[in-house]
Amino acid sequence: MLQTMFVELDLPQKFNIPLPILRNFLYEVYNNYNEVPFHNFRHCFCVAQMMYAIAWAVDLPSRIGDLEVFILIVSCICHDLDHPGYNNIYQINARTELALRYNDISPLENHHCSVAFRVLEAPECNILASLDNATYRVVREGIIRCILATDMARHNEILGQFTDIIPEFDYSSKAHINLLSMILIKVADISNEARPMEVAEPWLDRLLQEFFKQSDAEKLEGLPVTPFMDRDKVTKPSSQVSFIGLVLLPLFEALGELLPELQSLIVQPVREALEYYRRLNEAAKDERHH
Ligand SMILES: COc1ccc(NC(=O)[C@H](C)Nc2nc3c(cnn3-c3ccccc3C)c(=O)[nH]2)cc1
Ligand SMILES: [Zn+2]
Repeated sequence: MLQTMFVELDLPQKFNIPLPILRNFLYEVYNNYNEVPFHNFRHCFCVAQMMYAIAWAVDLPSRIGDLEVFILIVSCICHDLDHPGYNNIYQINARTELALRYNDISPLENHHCSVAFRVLEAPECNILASLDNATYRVVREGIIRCILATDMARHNEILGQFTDIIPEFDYSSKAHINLLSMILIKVADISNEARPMEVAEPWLDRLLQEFFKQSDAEKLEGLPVTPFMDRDKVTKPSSQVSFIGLVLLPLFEALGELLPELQSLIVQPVREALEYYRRLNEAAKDERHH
């Protein structure tokens, strides 16, 4: 299916990628995701599929060019490679090998990106082999920029810069296009709640499974416990109401302001998800008072 996305977007032709190389690359990527509850291969597939849907809905190639769309699709597929199921806060507090190697600077995202280019080093997986040097440099810089942008610690920084430029967005400005690409991969990365509830709910359960495994480890190792991961504190409706209300909706509305075609595709569903969790939250509160 991932291959179909590439073929549908006509990327193998445009960047003359032989299909066997594309298949080897996708298989090698699949092999480098771990069997963790949330950050597994299926998550990267969902993120790539959402990016693909957005690309079609807004005719992204005609707005930002084929190369930038290629960078986005490859970045989505690789963006959580070899994720251990324990986030940056844990890596830094537990002083893990990754935190040491990357000096606490987005350790996971740096690792995901490094693993991606290690996979691409293998000639039988190198889908960038046919690019000339100048184009390769643009693609490498783009993939690094997009994968590093998925660190949620940078959420406000990136969203703030983007909302500042929306009023006079300039599609001929590389800086503006770069920022739009970072917002697009961020949107695709945390977009589960834009999907039908019967699809979104299981993803939230798997995410909380992963978070609870981390907070259990933090308690065992005497590390600070991340508040929104503590099974004794967090309930699904309350954490989703604040996540969707404070993080997801502002991000989606900003993108929807620049690309109105996305209003009905992903912004409206997120508003409905927020209403759904608000009602659940109210119901839960009523229960407690009786
Ligand atoms: C600013 O950094 C943050 C902010 C919020 C959160 N997560 C949450 O508040 C809770 C657990 N909810 C949540 N978190 C989600 C969702 C989708 N992706 N996602 C997620 C997964 C891994 C890392 C970060 C996030 C936001 C979702 O639907 N809900 C995690 C990191
Ligand atoms: Zn992700």
